Amino acid sequence: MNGARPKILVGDKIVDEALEMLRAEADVDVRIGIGQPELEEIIENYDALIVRSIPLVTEEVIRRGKRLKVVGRAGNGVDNIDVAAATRHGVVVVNTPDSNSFSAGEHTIALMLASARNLPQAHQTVKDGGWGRSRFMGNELYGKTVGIVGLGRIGSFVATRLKAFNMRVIAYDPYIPLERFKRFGAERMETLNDLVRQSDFITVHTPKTEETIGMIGMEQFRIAKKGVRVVNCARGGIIDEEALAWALKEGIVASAALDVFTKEPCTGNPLLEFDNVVVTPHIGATTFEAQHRVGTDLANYVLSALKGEIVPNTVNLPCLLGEEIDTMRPFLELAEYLGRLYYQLEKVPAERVELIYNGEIARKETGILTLAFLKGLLSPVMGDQVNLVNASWLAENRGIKVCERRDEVSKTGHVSLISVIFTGAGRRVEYAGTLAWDQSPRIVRVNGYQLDVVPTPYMLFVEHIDRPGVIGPFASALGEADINIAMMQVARTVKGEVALMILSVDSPVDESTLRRVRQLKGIINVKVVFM
Ligand SMILES: NC(=O)C1=CN([C@@H]2O[C@H](COP(=O)(O)OP(=O)(O)OC[C@H]3O[C@@H](n4cnc5c(N)ncnc54)[C@H](O)[C@@H]3O)[C@@H](O)[C@H]2O)C=CC1
Ligand SMILES: O=C(O)CCC(=O)C(=O)O
Repeated sequence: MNGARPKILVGDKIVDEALEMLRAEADVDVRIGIGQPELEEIIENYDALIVRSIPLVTEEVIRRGKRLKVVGRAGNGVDNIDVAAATRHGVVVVNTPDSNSFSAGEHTIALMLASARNLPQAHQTVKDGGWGRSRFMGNELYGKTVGIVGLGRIGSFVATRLKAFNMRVIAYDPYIPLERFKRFGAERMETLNDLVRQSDFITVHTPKTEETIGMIGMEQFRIAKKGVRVVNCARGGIIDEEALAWALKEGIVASAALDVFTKEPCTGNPLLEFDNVVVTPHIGATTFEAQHRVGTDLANYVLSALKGEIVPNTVNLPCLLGEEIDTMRPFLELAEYLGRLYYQLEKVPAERVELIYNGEIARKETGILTLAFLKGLLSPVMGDQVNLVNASWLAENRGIKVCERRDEVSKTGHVSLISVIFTGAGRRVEYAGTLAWDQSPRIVRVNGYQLDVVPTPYMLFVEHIDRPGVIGPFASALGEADINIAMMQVARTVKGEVALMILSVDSPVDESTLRRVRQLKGIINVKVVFM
């Protein structure tokens, strides 16, 4: 954050405690319900933006947010955020998917019961002075079959609660292992239509994606049991609204309970005309408990992300849990160092990069290390526009093919070793690094040379003839220029041929000293490396 207090725009209601946490470290402007044009106009002044399901964080907002580093979603669904655009612009997107699942799950069950027992209609009748009990004949959940589409956080929460109602729980989620179905007492359905055919109740709990938009549509209502009851507490449009209206008219659907709509607020939505449609204004997560968790968790994530730290629940980075972040931190540093070496030592564009994770590190989430490596690789040529979020996209854009290989068996005796092989313009270059006993990064191989070098801010990589009288004059020339050598290592592959000397110096080496040392006898080349 370069010492200055960051500026954060909060575009929707979050709890006061979260605002206080943000204000302790940043200047915060709260604009609840900010409109799209105003957001686009003022976003250039902010380092972070916090939203709920509105406003829309479009590519235009991200493009105009010249200093925007973080978009925080106080909640789970990020369908109002153009995550791909954020990734291209290096903007971190964080959310709090675990913080409101209980509330959304409980609201799903409340909706299911409310619509099965006509609660809102009965309530209104009594309030209006009426009674008329026979109009409110409903259905029990007991003994019925519920079809859960999407067995993630909320779907699984709903599954276990509905088991307690003595329901048969069937679920469709092609992206999770059978073991998860068993854990939550759900029968796995091979196809969505198998689930639809058997369900007395259908509840959807998927994210809104190309694949899930309209996934409960005409085809499904045509094969559904007559009298099926449907619930959508996930995202508007997963149950196709037009098809639902048709199925309600046809009497196929006995009732629908909806917390979410294709367009929100849902004023004028034809589904509101149906007496047997129970609606709430997207309040699945609107509980004191969920909002407290969502707000305070998000405040922590946004502040950490602004400091450049890796936080859990970064939508556009590989997922790391809290404790994994600590284990991975020194490896992230190492991977970035290995990347930084390449364009400072070589003037050949890398066309292909292969990262080999060997030993214990091969068991970890190495995707994030590859991103750190790419950030290091591109930073010397692209500056600070590169970060973990956009590094992969930028590398791909520059035509660099990146592959990863993992081998849990250590081949070199190192507990963990990261090796990188670069190929480009017919050349092959290889570096490797590890962590020392104190978890500090070490570069242990540069092409064929075996070393044990601590990366430091100013380094010189010097190839020279392996014979007496070469190193001494080099060190003296630096001394005469008042440049202190903090560390020096020499490695060779064949006696009397070429050797590599690596020096850490305490201050940058000026151009005239560089010219001088490059001309010394026996020196082949001198490359400056900034870590
Ligand atoms: N109404 C509200 O206020 C709230 C709504 N939500 C919404 O609830 C939904 C579920 O949230 P979580 O359970 O936390 O998400 P999650 O990511 O934990 O679970 C989603 C599940 O859907 C599955 N899935 C994805 N595509 C699928 C497909 N084509 N067919 C079947 N399954 C598929 C995934 O494999 C995953 O297991 C999201 O849309 C989220 O935005 C979440 C919180 C509050
Ligand atoms: O309370 C909100 O902002 C909406 C919650 C929600 O839909 C989500 O977290 O996905």
